[in-house]
Amino acid sequence: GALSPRPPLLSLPFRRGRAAGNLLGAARSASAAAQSRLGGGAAMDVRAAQSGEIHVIVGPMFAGKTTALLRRVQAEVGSGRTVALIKSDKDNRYGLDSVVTHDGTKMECWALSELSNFHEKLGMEAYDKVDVIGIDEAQFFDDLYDFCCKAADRDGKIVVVAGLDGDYKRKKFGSVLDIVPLADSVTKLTARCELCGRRAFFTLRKTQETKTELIGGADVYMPVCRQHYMDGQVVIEATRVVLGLDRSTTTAQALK
Ligand SMILES: Nc1ncnc2c1ncn2[C@@H]1O[C@H](COP(=O)(O)OP(=O)(O)O)[C@@H](O)[C@H]1O
Ligand SMILES: Cc1cn([C@H]2C[C@H](O)[C@@H](COP(=O)(O)O)O2)c(=O)[nH]c1=O
Ligand SMILES: [Zn+2]
Repeated sequence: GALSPRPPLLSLPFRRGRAAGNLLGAARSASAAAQSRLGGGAAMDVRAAQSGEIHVIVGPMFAGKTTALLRRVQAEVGSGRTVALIKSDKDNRYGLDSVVTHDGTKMECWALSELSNFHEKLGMEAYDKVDVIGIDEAQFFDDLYDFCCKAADRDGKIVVVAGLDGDYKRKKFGSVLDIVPLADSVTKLTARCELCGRRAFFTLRKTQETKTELIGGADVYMPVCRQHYMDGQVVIEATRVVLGLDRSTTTAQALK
């Protein structure tokens, strides 16, 4: 969206006890001093040192994480804010220049191997103008924690992060859970269990591969409830032991 000048630093909304009052008073005079150094007119152009925000959206595959991310980012554009969308360049399922939901909704993005490349790719002048940063497939970014800290704490950005909380073994995936202590909000979405239609909290891998990172969609993964996650593990293990299949055979193929 168009670059919108940030509103001037608002007066602090309330005073709490005497000690807090002194703190708030000190903050106000420091801010006034900073603005006065810039001169009257220019002071209105000072980008308010507003604190940023971090919002985290997690859940299994097909839970609607990317859908929720795109909705939030589009809403920010509608409010006149400037947004930038980033995804991992590891996810090449639907091409590298867009974030795409499982329903086919898409939005242009930057595909990066690391988040730290973003400033360089975008250029510092353009980065300064960005108000909102959306990150999809966050489980693939090893530098997620440091990037979110800097973007929200120091640069005042609103950062919206979508990613898997758990991998196919239900272990924490990448650094997604590490940013929970940094977050203003954390939302766990659910999908529908492919086997019974109940709420799905987990992602079952249908194939025998055991590496954590394996790009794929409904061909490799399905969202399941707790009962069918457990049942699925039994079937996959039995398949592996009884038929001694190699890692790429799907359970379905084995059961033919
Ligand atoms: N078993 C399922 N449960 C829920 N949604 C599903 C399922 N299978 C396919 N979908 C579709 O996937 C969409 C969510 O896609 P997306 O937002 O990309 O999810 P995520 O980013 O969490 O993987 C849903 O709106 C729905 O149309
Ligand atoms: C469970 C699990 C998933 N992945 C991969 C598979 C997909 O490419 C993405 C997740 O996509 P979505 O937007 O959440 O649908 O991650 C993986 O590499 N390892 C896993 O254990
Ligand atoms: Zn189920």
